[in-house]
Amino acid sequence: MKRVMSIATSDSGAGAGIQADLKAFLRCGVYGTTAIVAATAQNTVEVTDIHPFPPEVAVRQIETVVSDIGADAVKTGMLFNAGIISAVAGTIRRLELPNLVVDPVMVAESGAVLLEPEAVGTYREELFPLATAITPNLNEAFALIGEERDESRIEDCARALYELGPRAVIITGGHTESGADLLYDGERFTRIEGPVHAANNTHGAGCTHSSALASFLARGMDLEEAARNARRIASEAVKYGLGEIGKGAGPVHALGAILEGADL
Ligand SMILES: Nc1ncnc2c1ncn2[C@@H]1O[C@H](COP(=O)(O)OP(=O)(O)OP(=O)(O)O)[C@@H](O)[C@H]1O
Ligand SMILES: Cc1ncc(CO)c(N)n1
Repeated sequence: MKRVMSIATSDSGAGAGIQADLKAFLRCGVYGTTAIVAATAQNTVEVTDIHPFPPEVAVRQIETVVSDIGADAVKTGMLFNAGIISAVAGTIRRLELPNLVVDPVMVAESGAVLLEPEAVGTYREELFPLATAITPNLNEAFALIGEERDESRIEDCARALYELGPRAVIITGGHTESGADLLYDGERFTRIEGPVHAANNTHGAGCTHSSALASFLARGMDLEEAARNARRIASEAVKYGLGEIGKGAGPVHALGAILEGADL
């Protein structure tokens, strides 16, 4: 079984973050491990607290897991501040971890700020150059290049992000008109189309997508095939989203399709 590590933050409501990543790993047939860099007090409505751990806490978890279990791919999610991003980037580089997917989480579905604004430069300078793919949503993509969101300029935005050094950019489509993800590998643009479901219960869609992408890279797919399957898994998780859980945007349900019809 392939091994995929999530370096990210706990969502106490378990719709997004580390908890969503583990569910996605299970759905994608890989063994998931975790390095928890911060804890949020969060539900489907709001984030009431964020407690970042000292950067060494992330480093020790990564080292300890990799020295025994290893990793065929890594995804990063919410890293919150410059010190954590820098320590994580240094450790990934030192341990030469393969197939890095960077999901530059900045804002929660509920509107809470999940990245200190001054940490954007650390993402751009230290983590993006190591990435096989970065997976911002449309808002994050423009924020990362310091521009106003303008969907008609999405290709220029992807090009500008590519110039920062990742091997590919995938701007996810949950907040676009078409619902398509856009993949740019430095040579061509590929629109990753698929079904668009009623968008009520999407808490954790981005986390599910980036975890699935890392899983499929670990399983040996090329980037385009992995991106197509990651969109399929995320969209399926939105389709089965759990509106009855919490009063806000319901958590996605990555295992919904395969549990349908299960007798216990
Ligand atoms: N309503 C939907 N129907 C189908 N697929 C969707 C829908 N919303 C999002 N997705 C898919 O889920 C993935 C994540 O997309 P999105 O752009 O919503 O990320 P995000 O904003 O980072 O997510 P999050 O809600 O976790 O912050 C993408 O592959 C996207 O195409
Ligand atoms: C911990 C965490 N990571 C990511 C997101 C983005 O959805 C969130 N809301 N919370």
